[in-house]
Amino acid sequence: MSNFVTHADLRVDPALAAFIEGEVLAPLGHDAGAFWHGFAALLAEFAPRNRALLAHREALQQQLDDWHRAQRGTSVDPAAYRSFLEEIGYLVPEPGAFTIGTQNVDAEIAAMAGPQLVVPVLNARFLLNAANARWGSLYDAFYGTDVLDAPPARPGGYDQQRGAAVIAAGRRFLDEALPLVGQSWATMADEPDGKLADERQYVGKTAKGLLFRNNGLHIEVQFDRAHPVGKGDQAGISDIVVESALTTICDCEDSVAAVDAEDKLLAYRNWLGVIRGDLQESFDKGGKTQLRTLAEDKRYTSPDGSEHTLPGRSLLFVRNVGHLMTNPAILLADGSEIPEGIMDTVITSAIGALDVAGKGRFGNSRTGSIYIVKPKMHGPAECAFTNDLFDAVEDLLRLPRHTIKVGVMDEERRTSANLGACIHAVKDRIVFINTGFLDRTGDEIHTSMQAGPMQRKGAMKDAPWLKAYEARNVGIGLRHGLSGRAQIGKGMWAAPDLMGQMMAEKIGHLRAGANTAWVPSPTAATLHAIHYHREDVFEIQQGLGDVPGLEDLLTIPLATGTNWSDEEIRAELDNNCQGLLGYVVRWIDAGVGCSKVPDLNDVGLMEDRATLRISSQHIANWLLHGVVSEDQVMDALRRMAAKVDQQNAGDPFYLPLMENEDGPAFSAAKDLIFKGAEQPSGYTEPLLHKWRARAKEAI
Ligand SMILES: CC(=O)SCCNC(=O)CCNC(=O)[C@H](O)C(C)(C)COP(=O)(O)OP(=O)(O)OC[C@H]1O[C@@H](n2cnc3c(N)ncnc32)[C@H](O)[C@@H]1OP(=O)(O)O
Ligand SMILES: O=CC(=O)O
Ligand SMILES: [Mg+2]
Repeated sequence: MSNFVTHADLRVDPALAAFIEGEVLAPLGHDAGAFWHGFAALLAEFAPRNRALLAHREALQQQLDDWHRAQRGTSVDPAAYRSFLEEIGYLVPEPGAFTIGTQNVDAEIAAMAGPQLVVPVLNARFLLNAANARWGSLYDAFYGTDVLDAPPARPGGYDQQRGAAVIAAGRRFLDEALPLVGQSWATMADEPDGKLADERQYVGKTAKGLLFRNNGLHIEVQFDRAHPVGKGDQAGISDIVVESALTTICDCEDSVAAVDAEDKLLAYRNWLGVIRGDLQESFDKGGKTQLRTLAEDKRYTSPDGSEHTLPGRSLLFVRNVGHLMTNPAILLADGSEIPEGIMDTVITSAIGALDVAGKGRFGNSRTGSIYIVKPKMHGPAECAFTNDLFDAVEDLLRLPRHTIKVGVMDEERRTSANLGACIHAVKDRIVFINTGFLDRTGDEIHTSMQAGPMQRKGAMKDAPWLKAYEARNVGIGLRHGLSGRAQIGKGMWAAPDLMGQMMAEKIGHLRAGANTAWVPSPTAATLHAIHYHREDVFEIQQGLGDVPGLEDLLTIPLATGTNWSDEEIRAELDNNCQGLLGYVVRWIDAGVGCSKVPDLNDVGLMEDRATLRISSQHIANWLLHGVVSEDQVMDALRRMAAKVDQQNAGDPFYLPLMENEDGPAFSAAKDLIFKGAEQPSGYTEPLLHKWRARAKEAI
């Protein structure tokens, strides 16, 4: 404790304090003393409120647990269940008719439809790549993934055969998005000469080719007969570059491992780097050192000869953590840790204020807004707390009211069930609702943990609650006027290598009325952008029908029987343990918060804290209800540990799980399962943080 510095009555990690004062407050021209006093006063008001909200969560969960225990052996009566939820205040009355009033929202959010990329903020190399993912090469995305119905690229240099398939697919895309009159892009021998079916699609000339727009998204067709691809192309097309990640979420939450001041400082420093515009990272790739910086804007000359630019970078959000965790980077007067969500809001907003003040090299928001994603809120009172907190932070930073916008993750059951009231609580600053179905599935299991054994994980995809949740989110968003003002977003494609499948399925998000949906990588953003050329989401939104009621949403996904075969139970358990261990070992030992973990069929799946919440809660639920025994779980963990060790054999820094059963990683995995039923809302953070802190101490 002696190495903290004291400001007002807060004890602050010295490196964090120096960062805030020197790199954030000084360029803003803010007085450090006033800031710390204001911050301390804000905490005096909001930390107790935060704690009370968490206590309320626990009280409701206790009532739910008791109710379900009392009902055991009978099937849940929907009417009685709903009355009970109303009685305990889990369900609150929906507000009357209202429309959100958010102002000063950038077009990428309010008026455009396109992919949303998420990136772990701690990884500067990825973060820069993500910010630059506004534009992506369609040729690269086609060449390197499984989207084409053609043999994969042969290793060892450019594969002409694969290249031909890529070029053909590129032409098909152009014919679809930018049809020509009486001609195909495939038969064109040179640049098109004004024969677009809709000539308004032509935007102008860039340094490398021609710029078009379809459904609000740009497409640059590059021509270069000296380029290795262009020289073999009959029209000299060297690439098709598409506008891809309109927005990117720089994630301080599900995809990072940040447990102390050192980690948080890196997160804030990286966020500052992209806001200030000077973040850079050099790394070795393919034996060559590369320096990555933020991309410049794209210049073009319009047909009337005037010069213009388009943003070269994605519009950035920052995802703060939720209300649950505390962090030792700053201690309150009583020695307790600061609520991490409050710390994130204050510091990421202060950094965002540099953008509002025009201090960044490029600028993020052109409308003077700071975009914060707030995850894991349970119900309207927690949203109202966020709204009040954002007001207080605006006052602290002397920002105009509602400068700080909020994206609400609809990823907890109490938020889905009271979504209209949640939106109402933040109605003048809301810029998105998004179905974070992964956390939402974890919360579905935890909320009804005591009700009985849950169906298998795979079956959840077709569960009535999930379908109602997705449809209600869009319907309620539209009802309150989000279309044209804010995003209605859908969840993550968690299979980064299955791009062919993504192309077949993720168009469903647009057809359901979402004007954005999450992708795990820039390549996925480029491919998913194609969907927005195929469908006009704003038109789809006009034609959507009624909003489903609460009945299906509140249907608990209990197994209809537990007479699964031994093989089925083993497969379920193995699958959960494999994903859990593969993720946890990297979180705890290496501090990596988002990993591609091979499943039992060696398909790499994106695992993060939300997917971990599902697998740990699912095993905990089956344990609680005797579907599996502790011995079976331990057996599965040991067998899967051997597999995970094998999968990581090529990593020289990897500590094998099998030789370290008492080590922090294996211990965390066991705790997540065996203590899973008692974790707050089934969250994984408390145990992950505890064991990561131990692992860091041991380094
Ligand atoms: C439930 C939720 O909350 S979902 C939201 C949280 N999830 C995320 O944020 C997912 C983010 N995605 C990722 O972290 C990664 O894509 C992973 C972990 C899934 C896979 O990572 P890897 O195995 O390293 O990917 P892979 O080897 O296929 O590709 C790496 C390349 O893609 C780039 N890349 C991959 N994902 C991203 C990303 N999200 N943003 C920017 N670049 C990315 C990397 O920069 C790298 O390129 P480079 O060598 O030129 O720097
Ligand atoms: O944060 C996203 C989710 O699915 O959880
Ligand atoms: Mg989540």
